[in-house]
Formats: sequence, C-alpha cells, structure tokens
Amino acid sequence: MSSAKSKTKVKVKKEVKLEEDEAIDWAEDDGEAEDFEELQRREEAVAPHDEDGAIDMSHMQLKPDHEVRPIIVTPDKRIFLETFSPVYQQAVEFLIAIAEPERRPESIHEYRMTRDSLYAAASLGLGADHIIEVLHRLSKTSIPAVVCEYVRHYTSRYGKVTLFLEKNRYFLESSDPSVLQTLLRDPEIQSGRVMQVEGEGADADGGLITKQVPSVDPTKIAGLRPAGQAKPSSAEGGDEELTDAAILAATERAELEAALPEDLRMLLSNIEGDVEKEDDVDRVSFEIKRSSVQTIQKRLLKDLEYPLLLEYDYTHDPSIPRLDIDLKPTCRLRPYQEKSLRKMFNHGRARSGIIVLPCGAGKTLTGVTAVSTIKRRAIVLCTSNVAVEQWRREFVRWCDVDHRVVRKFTSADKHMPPDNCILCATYSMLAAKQNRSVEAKQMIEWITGRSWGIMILDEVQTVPAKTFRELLTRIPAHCKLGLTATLVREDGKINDLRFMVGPKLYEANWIDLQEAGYIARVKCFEVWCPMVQSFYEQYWRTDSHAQKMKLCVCNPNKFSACEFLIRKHEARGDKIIVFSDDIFALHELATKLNKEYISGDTPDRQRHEILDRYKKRDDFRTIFFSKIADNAFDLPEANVLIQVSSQGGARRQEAQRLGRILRAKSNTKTRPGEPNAFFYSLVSRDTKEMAYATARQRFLVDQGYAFQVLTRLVGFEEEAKVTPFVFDSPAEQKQLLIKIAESSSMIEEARNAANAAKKAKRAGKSVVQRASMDAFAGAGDMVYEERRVRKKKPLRKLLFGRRK
Ligand SMILES: Nc1ncnc2c1ncn2[C@@H]1O[C@H](COP(=O)(O)OP(=O)(O)OP(=O)(O)O)[C@@H](O)[C@H]1O
Repeated sequence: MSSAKSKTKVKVKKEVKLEEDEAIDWAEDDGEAEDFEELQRREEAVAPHDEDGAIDMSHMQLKPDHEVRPIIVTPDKRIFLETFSPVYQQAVEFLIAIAEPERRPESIHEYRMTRDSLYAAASLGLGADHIIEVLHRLSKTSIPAVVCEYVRHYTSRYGKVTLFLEKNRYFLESSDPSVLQTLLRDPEIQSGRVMQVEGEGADADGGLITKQVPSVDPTKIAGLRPAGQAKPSSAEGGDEELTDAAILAATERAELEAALPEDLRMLLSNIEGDVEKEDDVDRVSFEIKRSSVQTIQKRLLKDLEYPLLLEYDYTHDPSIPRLDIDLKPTCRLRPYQEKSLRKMFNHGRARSGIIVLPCGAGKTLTGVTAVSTIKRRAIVLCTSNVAVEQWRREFVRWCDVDHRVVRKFTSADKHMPPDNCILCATYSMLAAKQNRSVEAKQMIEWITGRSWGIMILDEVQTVPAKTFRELLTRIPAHCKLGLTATLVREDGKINDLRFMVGPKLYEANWIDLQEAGYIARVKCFEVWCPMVQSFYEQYWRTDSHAQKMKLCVCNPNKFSACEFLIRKHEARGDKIIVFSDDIFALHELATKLNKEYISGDTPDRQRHEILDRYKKRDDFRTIFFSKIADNAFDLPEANVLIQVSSQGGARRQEAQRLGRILRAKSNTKTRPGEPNAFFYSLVSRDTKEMAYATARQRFLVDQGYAFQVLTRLVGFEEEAKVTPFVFDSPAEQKQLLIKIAESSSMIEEARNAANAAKKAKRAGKSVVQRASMDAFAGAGDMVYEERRVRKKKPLRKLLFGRRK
C-alpha cells in the first residue's frame, strides 16, 4: 500500500468491475446529491474486471501522505484498515459505528458498509457529511462517489423517526416536521394515528406536538466516567490495570500520533463528531395506537424505508415505579463496556439495540449496568438455568440492591416476585406452552400483564428461533438490549434481529481486548489424528452418517492425543476442560482416564459440587463437559481446552467454547505477549471432521484467530513408551469398536421405537417404553426411556434418557 499508484486488487464475491471510462467519479465527493438510483444501476451493470472477479483499483491516485492514512474504501463499500497504523484505535471505533466487521486478521481488517450498518450509524447521530469527511481524512485515496451517495441515501433515512413510549403511550417523533408530514400522507400510518385533543400540546399546523428535548449529561449513566477522565486505580472487583505490553503499545502509538498531519490529528480527537450534537432540539411527534405499532413499524421499514428507532424515556416514565438499584462504588466498568453503554444511552433515553462483546469480556456486567441506569422493572432472558443463576449472582455482586428484588423464574423457583423486581428466566421457561403447571401459568400471566422498563436478551442470536420470537411482543418492554459474542446463525435469520430488537449499537474486537489484557491470549491448534486402521475400515464400510461420525469421534488415536495433552498440561499446573458433544465418547474417555464429567443429566447439586471442587482445589485439574457448558459457565481458572467432538460445522459453538478459557488470567506466569491459554481441536484425519473443523473455525478466523495445524504432537511417542496411553491397547480398541457397533444398532432401535411411538401418538395411544442400556458403553446407570416421543427429539436423549 505504499507505492505511488495503488496496485491493490481486491477479490469480491459479487462480480463488480469499474471501467476506467465509467462515469463513476473517483475524484472527491463534492457533496452534490447525484441520482442514487442511477449510481446503483451503473454499479450493478458493471462487469467483472478479470476472471477472478477482482476489482482493479490501479487507476486510483494515492494521496501524497497516504502512508499515514490507514484505510482504503472500495466502490463495493468495503473498507480495508491497516491495524499497525498509529490511528488504528480511533479509526476502528469509527468503522465499527458505520460498517460491519467482516474479517479481522492480524494486519489488515476488512469492513463492509451495509444498509443496516448505516442505519445504525445514523441512529447514533452520525450524519452523512461527518461520515464522508472522516472516511476522506482516513483514506489513502479519494472516496468513490458511489460510496458517498450510498452513505447519503441510507443515513438520511434512519434516526429521522423515533418510536417511543411515554406514559405507556406510543409516539412517532422527529426533529424534522416535514418527515412526519410525509409519513402522515401514508394511509396506513394515518389510520394508526391517535388524533390529539386541544390543549394536549398539539400545534395549529398539522396537529403535531412540539416539545424541547432537554440535553442530559451522558455521565449520568451509572458507573460511567466523563470521557477523557483518568482511569481510577484498581479496586475490589475492578481490573483496570493494563498489561505491560498494552502500556508499551499505547506509548508507541502516542509517539506516532504526534507525527500525524494536522488535519488527521484534529479530526481524530473528535472522530465521533456529531454523536452528541442533537441536544436541545425541538422535536415534533404524533401519537399512534398501541394496536397499530407493529403494522406501522413494518410499513416504515419495508415500504417507506424509514426504519424506526425505539427509544425509552426512562427518566420521565411515571408508569413504572423507580427501582432502588445502583452500581456499587467499587465497580469499575472496562472502557469497552463504557463505550457500548454510551451508544445505548443518549439524552436521558435508552435506545434498543444489540451490543456484541467477545466471550468472557463481561456482557453480564454491561447488562447489569444498563438495568441500574434505567432503574425500572427489568426482565432478563437467558438460554439456560446456569445463566439465570449467573445473572442473579452478578446483580447481587455488582449492585447495591435489595437481594429479595432480584428473582429467578425456573422450574424449581416459581415464586411470585415483588411487583417492582429484576426477574431472570430462560427463554424456554416463558415460551413453552404445553404441560405447564398452575404456578408457571400464573407467573407467565403476571409477566405478560405488566410493562417492563428493560428486557435483556442474553445470547440474542437465539431470539429469531420460531419458538422464541413471539416473546418479544408478548412481554411489553420499553427497551430491549440484546447481548451476544456471536451475532451469527447458520439459518440466515440473524438479520431479523434488526427490526425485532434494534440495530447493532457496538461491537468490540476480540484481538484488541486480548492485547489489552481484558481477555486471555489464546493459542489455537487443530490436531490431526490419523484414524486407527480398524476404525477407518469400518468408517468406509458403513453408510450411516451417525456411525461414521461416532467412529471419527472415538478414534483411539484421538483419545490418546487427548490423554497426552491432559498429562502435559496437568504437569504444567494448568486447569483443563475437555469438551465432547458425543455423550458416549464423553463417558468412555472420562471414565477410562478416571476424570469427572458433567453432562445435561448431572443433577444440579452434584454439578455445583463438582464445579466448586474444580474451582477451588489444586489437585483437581481436568474436567469433562458435554455441550451443556458451551456457554454461560464461568470458569475463570480454566486455561486449556481440548475439543474431542463437536456439533458439525457450527461456528458459534466453536467461539463459545473458546470463550470458556477467555476469562482474563490474573495469576499466570507468562510474559507479556505470550499465550496464556490453549485451545486444541482434535480432528480425525481424512474424515468428514476435517471439513467440519474448517467450517467451525470461520468465525474465529474472521475475528483474527489463527489455527495452527499439528500433524504430530512433540514428545507423544516418547511419553507413550514411558506410560502407554489407555486406548493404545489393541484390546481396548477392539472393545471400543464393539461398543460403537452396538450403539449404532441401538440408534436404529431407538429410531424404530420413535417411529412406532409417533404412529401410536397419531392413533391417540400413549406409549411408554424402557430398554436397559447396560449392554451399551458400560453405562449401567443410564436408561433408555421414551414417553410419547415428540417429532424432533434428539437421538441422544432417546438413547440415554435421564439418570436414575
Ligand atoms: N468491569 C469488570 N471488572 C472486573 N471483572 C469483570 C468486569 N466485567 C466482567 N468481569 C468479569 O469477567 C468475567 C466474565 O464476565 P461474563 O461472564 O459476564 O462474560 P460474558 O461476556 O457473559 O461471557 P460468556 O459469553 O462467555 O458467557 C466474570 O468473572 C466477570 O465478573
């Protein structure tokens, strides 16, 4: 990127080419609004430049001082950022506000501006002029006109109209009266409007209500310090001390920054420019009927291209009593937690939207702070009972709040909470419709019958699921905050969250937090384990996908690699987690290695007791988990993760598992810059697992993690000679193969039984069937139990049922 003429060739999936003689203006945008439709059309019409579908940008002129400017903006709205630039930090803050991060490898990050990302930017108060100006200053070249027009087009739409609840009445509001007048010309919106009676603030012209929105000191957000104020020193619970490496990097950056051109330095001190500029403006509004809210929201988003911003005027809401809750004075938010909350709170109002923080970065405290800022009745929805308990604990840990107010709604705790409360529950506890107890029904009626100040949606990527999505309308909440580390779904429904919850308000960068010491520095390995011959023969013989996968998972060479890694890391004094989705493999391996394991069937008390010992005792170094611990398990001590089996190519699972060892490591003896946590994914070589592993790693690779492939483990053979590994023994291997074959026939049996049960159910009969599993995998304590099998019940449950 440093030659006089840029030779950058950028691959694009969508084939786009810009001819030199195209009318698209490579010169600076002059602010004149060109016909956007025309630009779009021209852009779509252009052909690919070469057979690889790359855009030739060699005709783009570099600015003379391009070396100090960190980005390049391409005509297909992608932005490439140099991570080694002295202004990287400021640039990245700006780019995540206007574009979607796509790939973040070590040296160059790639972002893409989309309609949604620009809607989100505008919702944060970033105007087109400001965005174009900052892009221009940061860019090594001029900004393509098509990009400028794209920015103008979409930012002009979002944030113009706000939907807010005041005294439990819904209003559409704008600072621009002409926008509301335009909307009122639409018959659907007109019919959803509530006409004002005289004396309610309606002005003579058009019946719009005018009021001045007072500016609010943003530092009034609980726990937030005024921007620029020095960080407080470490206190109980706070952990603001940066690592030596981070301090060094910051010093180097400061020196480099001093050498920047004046315009860039001035701009960077105010990169979020007009975020707060809308203070003290007159706003006009009109009321809409509660029954029309959803229709209007949809109409505005899909047809009129005015997506609504949902805001909650929590400071002036007399409809919900104030909750007595404050962050403890000892609680210190981390900078990225503060930043994300600053995007959420503005002018004394709370915006609905999504905050994306890496696993282990402290989403819970971010949500807790949001609740303690709004100080109104709050509901937290999580994916598991473990998470429910964690949220309750964290509220009590970080806040001065009456403990009796923080309540759970779980199958074991259905006690009616006080009217003004913080309630933590699982999505499924609220969504399930069938076979509900009387108490559960009463509780759900109670929940849906009142307004909630804020609804926290933990692991928000689960919300678009068919069974959960209606919860968002059934539970009336003024403000919705979605939290996640992995804003991805394999079914493509992730975009539904934009209108179901709101725009993405903030997304932190995994590697940046790692560099600053807020999350662990993880080294990732993919260990290739050759298949044992007898297993490989069976692998090719069978047609059953399930059996093939079981053979890969239980490959004795993989089990031996796992045993070797456990030995090696236990000797180093590490704390190890082994994950296996396959319960059979989990049980087999843990039992043979004499280790404890926790799966979905481990009773709560036993689970807590095992976890407690693992956390506290030095001689308890390795624990095995099924997928139950994929998320929400807070195991700060764990620093090694070995993955034996996983769920196909699921990107999210891989990231969430990595999250188990991402908790910042306080007591490691490693030097700055060295890894202090290790992630091993064991893969059976030349099997389907290899493709799955690559697919699984995509999300983490896009976040900047690199997986090093290990085809052999150093010291493995020597170690085997001294103390042979359990599954190296041919007798053990044979035994294992027999068990797998038996388990496959059990799967067939279970499938047949499930089909029989389905038929019986259709015929209106109830089926109860039990089959002993003693013969299977030595699991004498497990039973195969099946009652009125439902359509998609996983085979794992069919096979193993509950422990007695
Ligand atoms: N500002 C802070 N100061 C001190 N500790 C913090 C802070 N924020 C978070 N933590 C701690 O970091 C750990 C991880 O936090 P948390 O469990 O909320 O992460 P998470 O983002 O929800 O992770 P996951 O997605 O993996 O569940 C917890 O032990 C939490 O108490």
